[in-house]
Amino acid sequence: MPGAARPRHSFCERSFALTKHTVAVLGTGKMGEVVLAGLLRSGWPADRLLITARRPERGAELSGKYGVAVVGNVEAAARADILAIGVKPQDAGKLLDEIGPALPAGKLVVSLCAGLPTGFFAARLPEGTPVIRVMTNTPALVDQGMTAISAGPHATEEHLALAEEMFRPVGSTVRVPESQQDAVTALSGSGPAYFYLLVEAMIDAGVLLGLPRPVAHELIVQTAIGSATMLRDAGEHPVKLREAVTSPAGTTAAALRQLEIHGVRAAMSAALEAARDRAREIAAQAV
Ligand SMILES: NC(=O)C1=CN([C@@H]2O[C@H](COP(=O)(O)OP(=O)(O)OC[C@H]3O[C@@H](n4cnc5c(N)ncnc54)[C@H](O)[C@@H]3O)[C@@H](O)[C@H]2O)C=CC1
Ligand SMILES: O=C(O)[C@@H]1CCC=N1
Repeated sequence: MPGAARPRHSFCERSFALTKHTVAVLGTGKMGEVVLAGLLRSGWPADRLLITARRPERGAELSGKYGVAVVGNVEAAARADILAIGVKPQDAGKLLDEIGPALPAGKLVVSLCAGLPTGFFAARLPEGTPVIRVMTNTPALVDQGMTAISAGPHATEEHLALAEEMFRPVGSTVRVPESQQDAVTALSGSGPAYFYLLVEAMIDAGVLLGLPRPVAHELIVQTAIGSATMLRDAGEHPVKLREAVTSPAGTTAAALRQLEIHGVRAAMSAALEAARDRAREIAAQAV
């Protein structure tokens, strides 16, 4: 994923508690890179960042792009103060087996993994290791992310504040009880994909109506941006915003009727339940 290392704040502008700490991103695929690029954009010094990568060519690519050091997992765990776990949930157990036994005291572990409870990490790490679970999303790449943060075992207010400091520069943050994280994953973690699917379907429908694809694309993308900005800034409930578009016996009412007939609400509810259930299943299957 792209994400240029463009400082957004000067170093002294931010009240860094954190930059005295070194962060290691263990597993730098899509989300690991999003986190790495976000920290750099927010002014995090590159010499306080480490990354690990399973594939050497991926490590070389990111090192060249961002100027950060690539190290092994055990070295990252030894040198960094904060370990951001960016591997797939299915790969987390193996990673923890590798770093767990030698993990020095005092490290903060921040898991990005969907589904995995903090207890999964605590059980594989030395007693007393603080663990935080976050669920962020890909719009963090453009500083419009949504990150939900939960304290796990041994995580204090200070640890939560550190996690907030990591993710606030790339969007909004909210604290939630860990029991809500699977629902959060279904809503905002996976949420961007639902919007992209909707946009794709609307563009295809525009083409069916005879519009050139680039025109349909521009119409829908700008309509999505405008609607999202209204949702955030207009101070109105979505129902009110929808009513304002819907003229009596007009075009919008005709379209909304079809969306209801085709079960859009029921589909959304079933989809989010499936995502929540899949998060639980991932946790149950993790070894
Ligand atoms: N993609 C998304 O939108 C979101 C993903 N997440 C979570 O973020 C995590 C990463 O997801 P993605 O970035 O999408 O997956 P990804 O597959 O793009 O990245 C995972 C990376 O971890 C590396 N890796 C695996 N085992 C490793 C090891 N032992 N040492 C070093 N590197 C290792 C892989 O080579 C890969 O580059 C997952 O746990 C996922 O649940 C959370 C929120 C959103
Ligand atoms: O699809 C997934 O499992 C990950 C977690 C949330 C978004 N992507």
